[in-house]
Amino acid sequence: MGAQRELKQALERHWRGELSPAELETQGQRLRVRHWELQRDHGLASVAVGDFAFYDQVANHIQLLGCEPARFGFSGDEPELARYFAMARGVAAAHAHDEACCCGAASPAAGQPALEMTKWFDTNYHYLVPEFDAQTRFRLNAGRLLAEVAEAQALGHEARPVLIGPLSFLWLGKAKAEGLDKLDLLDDLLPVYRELLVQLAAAGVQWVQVDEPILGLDLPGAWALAFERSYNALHNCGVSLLLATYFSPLEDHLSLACKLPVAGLHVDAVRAGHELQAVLDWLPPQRVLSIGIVDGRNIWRTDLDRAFALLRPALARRGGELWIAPSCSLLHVPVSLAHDAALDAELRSWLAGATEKLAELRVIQRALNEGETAVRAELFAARAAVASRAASPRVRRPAVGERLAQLPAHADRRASAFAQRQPLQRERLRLPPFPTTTIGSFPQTAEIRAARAAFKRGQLDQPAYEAAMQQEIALAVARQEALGLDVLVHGEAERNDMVEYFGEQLHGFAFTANGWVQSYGSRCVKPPVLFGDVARPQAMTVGWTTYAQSLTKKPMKGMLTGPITILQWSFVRDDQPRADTALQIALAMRDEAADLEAAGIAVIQIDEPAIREGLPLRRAQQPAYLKWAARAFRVSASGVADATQIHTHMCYSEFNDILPDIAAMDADVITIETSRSDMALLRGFGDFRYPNEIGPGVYDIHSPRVPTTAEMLRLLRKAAEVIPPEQLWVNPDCGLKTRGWPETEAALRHMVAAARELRVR
Ligand SMILES: CN1c2c(nc(N)[nH]c2=O)NC[C@@H]1CNc1ccc(C(=O)N[C@@H](CCC(=O)N[C@@H](CCC(=O)N[C@@H](CCC(=O)O)C(=O)O)C(=O)O)C(=O)O)cc1
Ligand SMILES: N[C@@H](CCS)C(=O)O
Ligand SMILES: [Zn+2]
Repeated sequence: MGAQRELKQALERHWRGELSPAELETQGQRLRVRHWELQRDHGLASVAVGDFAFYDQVANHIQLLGCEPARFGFSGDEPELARYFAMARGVAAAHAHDEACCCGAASPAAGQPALEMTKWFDTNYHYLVPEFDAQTRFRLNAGRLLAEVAEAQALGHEARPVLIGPLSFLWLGKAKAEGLDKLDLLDDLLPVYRELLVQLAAAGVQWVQVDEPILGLDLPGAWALAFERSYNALHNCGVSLLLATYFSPLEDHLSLACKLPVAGLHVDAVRAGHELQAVLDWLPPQRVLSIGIVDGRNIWRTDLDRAFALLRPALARRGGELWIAPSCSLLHVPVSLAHDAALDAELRSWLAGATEKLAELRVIQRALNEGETAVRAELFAARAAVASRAASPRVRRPAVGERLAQLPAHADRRASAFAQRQPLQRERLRLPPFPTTTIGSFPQTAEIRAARAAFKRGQLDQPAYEAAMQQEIALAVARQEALGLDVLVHGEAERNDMVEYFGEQLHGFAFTANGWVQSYGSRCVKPPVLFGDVARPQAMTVGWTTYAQSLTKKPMKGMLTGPITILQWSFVRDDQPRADTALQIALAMRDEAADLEAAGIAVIQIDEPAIREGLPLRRAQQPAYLKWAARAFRVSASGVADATQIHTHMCYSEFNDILPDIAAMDADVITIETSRSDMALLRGFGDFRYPNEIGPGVYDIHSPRVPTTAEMLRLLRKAAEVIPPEQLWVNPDCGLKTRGWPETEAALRHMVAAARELRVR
């Protein structure tokens, strides 16, 4: 994105028609040049090329491999960038082709929704999902990649193109045709990769990095078997292949990964350091071993002594030949934290953004090659920082530990079972059948963000800022009243983000001024830094929620973010188990829920959209995670009386494989993203006989398109086939913060009409 989110600004200006395609390309080139310089200046032997994307690297591969889905109807004459954004963002049905329009006049893609987005492994980054059907054919379209290689070479860099490997690419895509086995496409795909490698060799490239992160998953046998065949086919193309794995241990794929006919293997020694010995045993001596020693997923400064303890024996085993690298792409950490204005000097000294991680690699390299005296000052600073963090009184709050130690065994249980709670809640809330609600956020308008930016800059004082936010809340309440929704929300205007907002108010968290990380496309998040024991100094949401409740007689839903989502979307301390940290957050949120209840709030939603994302990639580790994650949620939700209704909300994931664990969370109501799968997800809930109430999302909030009442009614009736109607709620898929008010109001009007129609029927 760039240190100042330059790419975000450029993209959004381009989409508004304020920046031409050529100007956007220039901005992209500026960023690549800067990031390559950064790599060279920190002594990296080669620079990564092809990891720059205007939206997403998987989407780049869709064009590179010539498999744009036929449904977009591209003729091929449209500019490549216009096709790219059409796939990434979808194309409105009634598209106004003004002068700034860059989608190609009579676009055949009109009315096409964007490619689906889904989470990249266990990260908070979303990639665009390739679509495959029986007609899918691949064709090399390497112009952009080759141009970037030439660009890097012209600047004197050793260019190392980074590709997503053929098997991971197929695995990450979606079969759109019934019965299609994606693996059947491999034979058509491999020659395209081969041709690409030959062209890269001709361009003077020596090393190509081929990422196969799926080697860290439990793969069906046929997929594992396909690796040997694939890499035999990619062998001898004139380049050396570095097969890169990350995020997860190789386990049963370890010997396979070590014997594939490639020139080198990269392993993630942060997530799978325990496997290094086995890799050293298995990897033939003529292969290069690249050890991912610096954590690409977190922002803690590397404990260099721990790194040396791993690297020195490995170096000896490899006869002095070793590559060192970050564990994975640095996409998941901020560009730099070294000068972040919101962090104090002590905290900054504990952290490493992407730039600082490159510097760490350099120090490790020199210490190993030249001896520790060559980098004495750097090692002294690094050791002092690690020691200061370990000993810091800021990290520990004895009262938090004591409270956890004394937590009663029943703290994760509501007083009564759902069957007893439900009538009490019905009596209290008196809602109609098929109650309507929304997920929490309403449009974060430019005015809201500008007011907050002015407040943060000190140009707007606290009373004026609070008055501005109250005005937004009042507007949201009035609009919901007018629409006739049953359970209202305050709209989250005062929140910069559903996680950062809580991180800013809890002890144990620090927040950054500029620690942005890409979430998808141009959208970014600023994950808070969870460095110490978590405690809640005071109520965080009660003032805003009670203000909103004072404006209406309808129930106002309190809105909290759950412990697992806060954990998952923060940079989390690595000096204690994540389960313990989750429980600390859960206690803080439990207190907040109790305060909301004491203030008269009858419905409280505790969002857990990231619960599935936190699932370990290896099946063997999943049950333990699900157990502590569900317990942490229940601890946050179980401090309230039976008559208080607890909602939770989940989105961005497939949930069918964790349904029993979702049920074990025991929320009274779950609202869940389902519209994009045409309610297919609900079948699992029905088959499983999910015991509590459910609000399946009836429209996709990712698009400005306003669905009709009939469309939503159809989805609801489909839902009612599998879920008992008396258990059903009516709501959108997720929050509405990225939408504008006009489409939000129109869609909700149709949604309320659909619920009313259903009641009549
Ligand atoms: C539900 N989602 C979330 C995920 N992770 C989170 N941590 N939070 C989430 O909500 N993961 C899964 C999904 C991902 N979805 C989204 C959706 C939308 C965004 C998004 O819109 N991000 C914003 C940044 C949000 C934010 O922090 N806003 C701040 C700062 C705003 C800002 O940039 N201000 C400008 C000045 C503006 C002005 O002067 O007018 C500045 O500082 O320069 C705020 O509101 O105060 C984005 O813009 O990318 C993310 C994930
Ligand atoms: N309450 C949040 C949930 C997003 S997953 C929102 O509505 O934005
Ligand atoms: Zn959501």
